[in-house]
Amino acid sequence: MKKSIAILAGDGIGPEVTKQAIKCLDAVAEVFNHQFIYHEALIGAVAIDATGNPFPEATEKVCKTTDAILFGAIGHPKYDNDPSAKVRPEQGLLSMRKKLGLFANVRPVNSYEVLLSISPLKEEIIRGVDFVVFRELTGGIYFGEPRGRSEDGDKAFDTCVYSKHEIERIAHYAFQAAAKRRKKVTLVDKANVLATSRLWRETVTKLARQYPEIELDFMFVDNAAMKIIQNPKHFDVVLTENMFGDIITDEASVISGSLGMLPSASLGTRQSLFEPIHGSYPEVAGKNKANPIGSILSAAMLLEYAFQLHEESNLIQEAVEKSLDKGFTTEDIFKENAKTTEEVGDRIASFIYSKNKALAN
Ligand SMILES: NC(=O)C1=CN([C@@H]2O[C@H](COP(=O)(O)OP(=O)(O)OC[C@H]3O[C@@H](n4cnc5c(N)ncnc54)[C@H](O)[C@@H]3O)[C@@H](O)[C@H]2O)C=CC1
Ligand SMILES: CC(C)CC(=O)C(=O)O
Ligand SMILES: [Mg+2]
Repeated sequence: MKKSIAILAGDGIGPEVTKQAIKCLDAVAEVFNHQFIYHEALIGAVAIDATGNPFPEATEKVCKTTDAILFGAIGHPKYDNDPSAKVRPEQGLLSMRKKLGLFANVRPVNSYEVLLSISPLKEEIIRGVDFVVFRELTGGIYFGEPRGRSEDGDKAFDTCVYSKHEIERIAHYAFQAAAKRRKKVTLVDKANVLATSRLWRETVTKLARQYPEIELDFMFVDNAAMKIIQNPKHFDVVLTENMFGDIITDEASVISGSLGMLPSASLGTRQSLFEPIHGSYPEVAGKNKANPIGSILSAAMLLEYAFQLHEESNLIQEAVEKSLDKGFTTEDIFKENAKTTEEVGDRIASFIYSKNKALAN
């Protein structure tokens, strides 16, 4: 199979972790005789430096003319520490999601037997956790208008807006995913306070009639934030709006062992993009210390969702597990004898290549 992949490495640790994901894609290409052609493009702070625009037109074009997009991370302290900055790296990410119509962000959460002991949560609580969050990605308070400051600067405002259409299209994805899993959807909202959440409940309740085999339950987001820690096995498919999904998935990464572990797929009607859920983690940028597994597993999701290459995707996941089993991890997982970002990427890629040897024998 010959496919083109846009590489938007971005800022901070983005380039380091993305490089490891590409190593794994190259290994898959060799083992299965595929051809992946990479097209690099700028986004975030590096794009502002080069062009003044965090999501330049040239990058948009690359995204629209390739078969899938692999994204690293954006964000830089010089913007985080300057609230007055008018152009910000995060605008590049939001603008890309909106312009490419990437409305469904799929974030799987699971625990790894070998990592149970490093979680601050009790082993019996997290053993066997396996749920997936469907986070709406192009609506809600990150996009609503009006937003800004009053003229005297004393007030600031953001607006949360959702339409039935925006809710329905991601809800269908969530119910379809549940049908292939344990057949349960939990809608996480704040319907006791927010009008948008009440629209979510009403719309999802109606839509659920099309999926009679799926159990639907509702949970307020504050309760959900607690239950994810207290009883994560309650969840199968979580359906939620943009900001709630952003927050509860960073929280849920504690179940897997590190924020550096979680991948995601952002799906739309035409393009699809794959990215670790973490940010640019500037504290370790360029230090070869970041965990590349979230990015590597995002490459696995790319193969699965964008190219329907199931065996190839499974091989990456198996290679990640082998590496974890051997204790071959960055410092966020096992501090003692920690490996570098490059070493972990190399080891996972070598497990993928070893499939070739197994086939030859
Ligand atoms: N999708 C994106 O590109 C995102 C970008 N950001 C941006 O990233 C910058 C930093 O934001 P933070 O809130 O510090 O979030 P962050 O996700 O970059 O880091 C938060 C913490 O998570 C851990 N962590 C994250 N990635 C890791 C990795 N690969 N390996 C090991 N540990 C990891 C570290 O303990 C780190 O201090 C900001 O400019 C923010 O706007 C934040 C979230 C998402
Ligand atoms: C940086 C934000 C715009 C997004 C974010 O935190 C995320 O998508 O996980
Ligand atoms: Mg986030």
